Amino acid sequence: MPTDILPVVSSGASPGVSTSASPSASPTASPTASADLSVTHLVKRFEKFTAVNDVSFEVERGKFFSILGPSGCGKTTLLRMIAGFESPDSGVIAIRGRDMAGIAPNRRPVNLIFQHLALFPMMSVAENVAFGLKRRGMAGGEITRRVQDVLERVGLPGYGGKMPAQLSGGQKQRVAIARCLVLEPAVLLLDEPLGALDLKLREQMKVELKTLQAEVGTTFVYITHDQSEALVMSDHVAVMNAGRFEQVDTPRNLYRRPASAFVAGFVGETNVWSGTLEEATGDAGLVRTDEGAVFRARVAAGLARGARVDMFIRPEAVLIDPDGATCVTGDVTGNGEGDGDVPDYAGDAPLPVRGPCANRVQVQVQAILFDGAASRLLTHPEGSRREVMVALPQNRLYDHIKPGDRITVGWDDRAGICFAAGSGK
Ligand SMILES: Nc1ncnc2c1ncn2[C@@H]1O[C@H](COP(=O)(O)OP(=O)(O)OP(=O)(O)O)[C@@H](O)[C@H]1O
Repeated sequence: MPTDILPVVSSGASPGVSTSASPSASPTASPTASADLSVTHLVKRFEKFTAVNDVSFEVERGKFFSILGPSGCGKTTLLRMIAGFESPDSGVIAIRGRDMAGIAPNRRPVNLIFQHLALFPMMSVAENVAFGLKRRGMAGGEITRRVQDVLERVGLPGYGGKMPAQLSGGQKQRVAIARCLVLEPAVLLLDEPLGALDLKLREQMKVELKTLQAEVGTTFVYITHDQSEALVMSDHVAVMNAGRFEQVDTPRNLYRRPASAFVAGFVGETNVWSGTLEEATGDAGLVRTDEGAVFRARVAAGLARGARVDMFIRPEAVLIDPDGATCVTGDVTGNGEGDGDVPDYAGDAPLPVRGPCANRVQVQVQAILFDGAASRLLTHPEGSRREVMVALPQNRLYDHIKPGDRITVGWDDRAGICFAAGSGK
């Protein structure tokens, strides 16, 4: 169990959601001492519509925490409540242990960065950064010292005299962050700050923001609908759907061990097969797809023989020519490099071993979707119109494959995971 972010999903949780509630899930429990932000049973309604529905979580000091979810799921409403721009209908928001109820936005130890950075165009970089300190009535000498210091921390030493128009998009982003950091907030809230940047700059800024956060050590709470941003930058990610948190976990665990069909479908690319569970023993099952193929897969808790299921399998787990390849079997939950919270392999499960793929199927190649390292084969299983995406490694081994070819693909019995049919919608 992570100590820095508690995957608290309370009574209102969706079916299939991780329910590893921590003691601090109780509204009366005090937040973890090292938590910069603690949110407990937060609810926000707009008339009859519930935008944020019983959300609880904690973020430990110095962590990068993201809230990932589709448009309209309630991310901005949640962030605005933390910043103090919206009042919750119920629930508690505490920052560094202090209840924020009734505290005005400008008195909260948080700062909010929007997609549109709103730097003052007629002010220099230094004047922009100094703005908040001046309003606080700080002495000029101290302001100059702090502005210089923060510009160094964000990698812009000597930029104080420049005007915003003279800066690149990435540099403007860093000035916006410096303008907040100079006020020494406990928590920096970021509302899709990379959304307005072009793709290349966004890719670059993902890495920069992660590095910057690690250097300055301020707690970041970042909202986005872009899974790549959330996965690349965050220590922990909450996946939000229709006002609720479906899962709070490390990026690796979200990807490898989704707790719900929604998470399995929303995080990463995936193939979905509909079928019926023919056997279920513990978390291992046998699925008969609607086309009549039989596959071994992991099974979410609570599913019994005869249940209608959706089986999720990632394109990169599907191997071309499984006779020439081998599958890794066993449950890999983390590699111990910074996850810190999970052992390398789940519980007492044996170490993963290489062996023949348990599942295999003949497919016909419909198209080659070339996209460099993300290249895919679009295939149909024999006798079926179902689309199955298969990763196409660019290692020259598969250069001979062309549309119309019939090939065998296969995957490990633990690579697919089944949830109740339709539960991801
Ligand atoms: N002031 C308001 N009055 C009524 N409904 C609102 C209000 N603010 C938000 N909503 C509704 O609450 C839901 C959640 O909105 P919110 O902006 O929090 O979503 P979001 O996840 O941030 O979406 P996006 O990524 O598109 O910004 C939406 O259905 C929205 O229409």
